[in-house]
Amino acid sequence: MPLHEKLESVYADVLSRNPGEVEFHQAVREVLESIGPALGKHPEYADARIISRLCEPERQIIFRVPWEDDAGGIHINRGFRVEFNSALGPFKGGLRFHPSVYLGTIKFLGFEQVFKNALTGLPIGGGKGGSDFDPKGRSDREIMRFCQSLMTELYRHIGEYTDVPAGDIGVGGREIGYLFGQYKRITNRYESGVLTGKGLLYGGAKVRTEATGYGSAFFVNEMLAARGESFEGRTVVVSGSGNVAIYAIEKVHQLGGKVVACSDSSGYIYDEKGIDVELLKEIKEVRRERIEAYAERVAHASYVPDRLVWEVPCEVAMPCATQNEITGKEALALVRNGCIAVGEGANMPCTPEGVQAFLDAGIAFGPGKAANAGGVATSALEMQQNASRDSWSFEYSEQRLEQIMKDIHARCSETAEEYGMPGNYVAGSNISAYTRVAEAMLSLGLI
Ligand SMILES: NC(=O)C1=CN([C@@H]2O[C@H](COP(=O)(O)OP(=O)(O)OC[C@H]3O[C@@H](n4cnc5c(N)ncnc54)[C@H](O)[C@@H]3O)[C@@H](O)[C@H]2O)C=CC1
Ligand SMILES: O=C(O)CCC(=O)C(=O)O
Repeated sequence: MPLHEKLESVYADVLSRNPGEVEFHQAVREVLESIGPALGKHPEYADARIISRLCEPERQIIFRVPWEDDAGGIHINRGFRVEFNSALGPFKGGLRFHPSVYLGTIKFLGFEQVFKNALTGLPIGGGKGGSDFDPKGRSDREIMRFCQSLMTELYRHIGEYTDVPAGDIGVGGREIGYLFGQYKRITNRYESGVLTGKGLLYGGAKVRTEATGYGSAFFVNEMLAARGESFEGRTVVVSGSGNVAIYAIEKVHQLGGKVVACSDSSGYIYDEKGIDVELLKEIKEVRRERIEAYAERVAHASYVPDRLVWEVPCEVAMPCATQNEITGKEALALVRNGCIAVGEGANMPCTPEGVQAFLDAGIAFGPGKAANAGGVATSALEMQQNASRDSWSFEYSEQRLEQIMKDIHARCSETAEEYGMPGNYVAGSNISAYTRVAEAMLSLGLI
């Protein structure tokens, strides 16, 4: 069977085995469209049916999470952990708490995580989990009870050598603390390496909080440098105002750029003088308010409700909120407005049409698997510190992160060159990550 027919048949199989999971289909399709050249060079991968095995998670766990609200009302949510691939190391990936979460969300994220983690060069496999729980408007106590209930089932499936969750949308330091506390209580083990993103007083690593955002900015900086450009004096727009967005903004400012707009799901703020990151942290991390509060406190800033931040002209765009937030329409508007680089801080924030519009326009496009890998890479550094009962300085940890992002950039661009697609980081990241996982899977036998 010709190669393209083999890949089409893998995709048809994924569609029929995973009905209705559209985000998962989208993530698989993107990889299948990239890896043809690698399969052409390595027929042994097709013979061993590596890609078909990669599309089937090693294990999928779905469970009930009952919890009680402050008024005594009983709620039942659904918990998930999809342990996708452990050829390179223990399953590793975050937990997402958001009402839109269903199995297809977790599978798309887990699938992407396998490739992202391979790109870091560190010994971590890929997995993802979460729940359809909506943390919005819930008290601290309610969040704690929910986390405890989730861990009361999840603890059986995770461990420092098995599966190591961390945060994602709706899961930050507070939630990881409650989850770790319950794990410790149930197992009677101070197993620091079972979760990452922990607080600094109980086994957390410096720079993990900042890592995804900082890493994305470092990656974009590398893409710009490869074209003889830099952040200096550039106008930047970031979507979201959560963990990834806040620290992407902070690092872009340190690298000489100016972020003039960021958003949440209700609208965006515009500040022509550049977003005040300390104020943003206060609003989002401490008070947990809506983004609108920024414009209420800064006289020269404005709040634009119910609109997408991509209408603001910029030279660099960094989507750091959620999946499929840049469609072909937004991508074309960005290109028309003079955008020269896009770095995906979020997972799969651009639709296939969005990605194609950027590639067609010849602008630098850094896919999430590469651009946002700094978070999970720093989680792997947290695991290293936990294993050796050590704690590194902020400066050393940040240097490690920067070097890892430079190495990922080099790996993607060298692979793209090698396969005759210079500057195409989509092809470079998919082929490079796929090859690494495929080689490990071949060595481990039929698993
Ligand atoms: N936290 C981490 O270390 C990593 C996160 N990511 C990805 O980065 C993205 C953001 O995650 P976090 O910052 O951790 O989550 P978070 O919960 O801290 O922040 C999410 C932000 O996105 C905004 N948002 C959600 N839906 C939106 C929409 N429809 N329109 C506009 N804004 C929207 C929220 O208002 C919030 O500001 C996600 O795609 C996540 O998978 C990727 C790698 C690592
Ligand atoms: O740090 C981790 O293990 C997870 C990060 C994550 O969920 C991601 O890279 O999307």
